[in-house]
Amino acid sequence: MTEPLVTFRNVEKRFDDFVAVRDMTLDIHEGEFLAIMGSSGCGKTTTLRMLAGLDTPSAGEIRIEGRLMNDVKPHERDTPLVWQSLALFPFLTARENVEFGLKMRGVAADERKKRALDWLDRMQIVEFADRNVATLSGGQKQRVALARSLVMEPQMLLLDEPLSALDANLVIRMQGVLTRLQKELGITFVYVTHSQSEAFAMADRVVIMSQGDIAQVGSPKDIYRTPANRFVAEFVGRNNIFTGKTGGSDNGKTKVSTLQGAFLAQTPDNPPGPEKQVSFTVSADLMTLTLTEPDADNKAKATLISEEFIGSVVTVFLEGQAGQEYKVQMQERALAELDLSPGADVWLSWEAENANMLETGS
Ligand SMILES: Nc1ncnc2c1ncn2[C@@H]1O[C@H](COP(=O)(O)OP(=O)(O)OP(=O)(O)O)[C@@H](O)[C@H]1O
Repeated sequence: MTEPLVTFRNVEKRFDDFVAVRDMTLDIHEGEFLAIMGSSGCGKTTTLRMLAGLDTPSAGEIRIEGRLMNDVKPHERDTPLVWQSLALFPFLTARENVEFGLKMRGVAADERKKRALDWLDRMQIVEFADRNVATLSGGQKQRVALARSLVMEPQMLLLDEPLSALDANLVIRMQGVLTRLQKELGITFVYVTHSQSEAFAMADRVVIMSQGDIAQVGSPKDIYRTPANRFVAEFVGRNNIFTGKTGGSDNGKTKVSTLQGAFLAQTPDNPPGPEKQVSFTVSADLMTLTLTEPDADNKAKATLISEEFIGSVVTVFLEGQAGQEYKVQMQERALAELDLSPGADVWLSWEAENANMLETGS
């Protein structure tokens, strides 16, 4: 593999006694769309600010193309790197804002205007080109800021919640526009968001942060299907989490005895060994709900509690015999065919291949 564009090595950021980012080691590859996701205050923006040179690491090393960047000021960096959330100039029009960086680079007026209008058009706000940005809505301003960053065609673009002020329909449209442009232009995107749907829809890899630590890095699919630890399993998606003691392992499967019964789970690369306390997850959409007892290795009886509709998909909440809550995600039409009411007794089953063991101790 080629050298990473960016390396974080054991990077820490402290504000007095408070550790905002702890022992971060991470590679970012050229042309990659990397999303950094996590709940409020977990250190996402601080990570981005250190990459931009707006904050200095308290320990560790950040390198861009091999060069140590810890103490290099933003304007002294020779790597074209654009920070999307720098404030717009309120006294200029949308077009003048987008043209600004090109003007600094000495691009001729006609060419500047053409490129600025083109980018405003791509961001679907060309009709506001001659409006003073102070008169634009939050979402329109965000798109001017994106156009102003992208017009420079930087090697790397740092984006901090760039779609947060847009309504749901526009978010989906802009996600499509941004991912297409990112791949077309080959710009490395480092994209901070607290939105799981945004990160998973757009990114090649997602970094999940928790209280200054990296909880997991992986493709959206890896993180969704095989969360590494309890934090990620609870934070991401609708997972059923089981806890119990390991028994024997056979044929890539390990027996786990839980309060709900004994089940088979996928043996992880680092097998925990027998008599160990472990947890495993099963995604809600990989659980099957039936009226009669299925012929399956992993099955449990449950009682239907409630249903939650999101479009054509429904999440069914159930209670197991040991009082545990289960979640099953299925098509609304398939559920309607079962004709269930709250209090109905049903069976749940799942494949051992879909029972993903978490890191021990998590
Ligand atoms: N300049 C600062 N001085 C003191 N504490 C700070 C400073 N900047 C950030 N912090 C603290 O560091 C932690 C991480 O902040 P950061 O802005 O990186 O979080 P975040 O994950 O981007 O959150 P959000 O999604 O709310 O923007 C927070 O607890 C924050 O209060």
